[in-house]
Amino acid sequence: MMAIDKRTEAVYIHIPFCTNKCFYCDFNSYVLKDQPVMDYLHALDKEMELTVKANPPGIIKSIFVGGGTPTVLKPNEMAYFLQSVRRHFPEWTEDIEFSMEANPGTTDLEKLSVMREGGVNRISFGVQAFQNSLLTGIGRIHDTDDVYRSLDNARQAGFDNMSIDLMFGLPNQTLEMLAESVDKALALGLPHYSIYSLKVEENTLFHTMYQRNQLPLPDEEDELNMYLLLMERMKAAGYKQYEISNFAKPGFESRHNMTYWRNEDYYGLGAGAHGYVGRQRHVNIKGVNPYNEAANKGLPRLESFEVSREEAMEDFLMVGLRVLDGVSRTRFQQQFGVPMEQEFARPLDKMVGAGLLDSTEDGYKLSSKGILFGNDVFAEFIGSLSTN
Ligand SMILES: C[S@@+](CC[C@H](N)C(=O)[O-])C[C@H]1O[C@@H](n2cnc3c(N)ncnc32)[C@H](O)[C@@H]1O
Ligand SMILES: C[S@@+](CC[C@H](N)C(=O)[O-])C[C@H]1O[C@@H](n2cnc3c(N)ncnc32)[C@H](O)[C@@H]1O
Ligand code: SF4
Repeated sequence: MMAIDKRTEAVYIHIPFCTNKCFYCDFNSYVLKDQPVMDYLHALDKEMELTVKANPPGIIKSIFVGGGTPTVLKPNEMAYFLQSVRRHFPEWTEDIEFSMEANPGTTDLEKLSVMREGGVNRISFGVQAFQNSLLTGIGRIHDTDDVYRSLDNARQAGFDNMSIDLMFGLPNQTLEMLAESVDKALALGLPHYSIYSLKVEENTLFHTMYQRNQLPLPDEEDELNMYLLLMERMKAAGYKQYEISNFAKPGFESRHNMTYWRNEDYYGLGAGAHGYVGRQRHVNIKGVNPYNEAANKGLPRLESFEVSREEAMEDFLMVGLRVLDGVSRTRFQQQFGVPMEQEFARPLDKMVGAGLLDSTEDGYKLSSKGILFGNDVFAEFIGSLSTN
């Protein structure tokens, strides 16, 4: 049966501020200038207080501070924020993964030291590419020198567990440029890399340019070749691709990400954050001022709903198959009390037949072809129970 009374051990906290808005980004983030940052940190403190009162935490094994750009906080703001996290979530496992996202243009040694002292032990830097011309073209505030400087500072401050984000399929990016970015990233010798394919999102400058035919994107074939190239180079360098966009040395798979993909509970705190606690999903109010006002009165929810058993089963496959080791038949049976094949006979047969899923000893995983067409596979499971 579903483990309803297990206490939540993972925390996501959203900091919705950035120095500038990148041209491709539709995340819930706002240009920092004139934002009520301290009010926001107080509101977060309040949300944490109300959250742990309603659902007391277990021993925390993962905290992820994302954004936006958490490292735009000033050292004194960062110190206040980290103390507040520690106060409301006081019990941590010895090997807690405490990640924070950082933009290479926003980190100096003082701030990084405050982060380290506050318990942060993993940094994920948004690097995107190693060509300054590309960085300018996507609206980044940093250049490649900033990347090297930030990583040096982070090492000096005592961080050894770091990750960087790269992107492919960018306007004017060639296969050679991507190869250069991957090689330069690998030369840094980090234990984890995320490499995302550009998605042109609505309400971004890129979307407007795309509609006007002004966005010189690589064509589909080039993009496929980029993905094949990066997967091969990461593998040759000894990294395991553990998810469509994520690569790690053994033992360095991001715990925060794995929590989502295994459909485990996590608190979601901050403007626009989503959370999943006790079969209840919620999304918070997105705007900074509305969030601040709401959090001073109660839990700042935009919406909150119970996940039905059917949805939980569909999520198990849809989200679980992102992990390249695949989904476990035994875990499905334990969680839902019925066999996976009985519930999902039609889509499973169809996807195995199409060569997009492989059978494993204890379930299914994306085939090498399925990795390239993941979204088609996941879509098969949406609403599939009602049509079975
Ligand atoms: C919150 S940002 C990381 C931290 C910091 N804000 C930064 O950008 O340096 C999360 C990451 O998501 C990726 N990302 C954001 N928008 C994307 C899009 N439209 N398509 C693909 N990847 C995207 C980028 O690689 C980015 O580094
Ligand atoms: C999954 S994280 C990137 C992880 C990073 N590549 C790493 O390995 O550490 C990317 C972004 O997803 C968004 N995100 C993650 N969890 C979220 C949540 N619970 N609520 C709202 N946004 C979330 C944040 O914008 C965050 O910056
Ligand atoms: S990619 Fe990062 S820095 Fe750029 S706008 Fe989005 S959250 Fe902010």
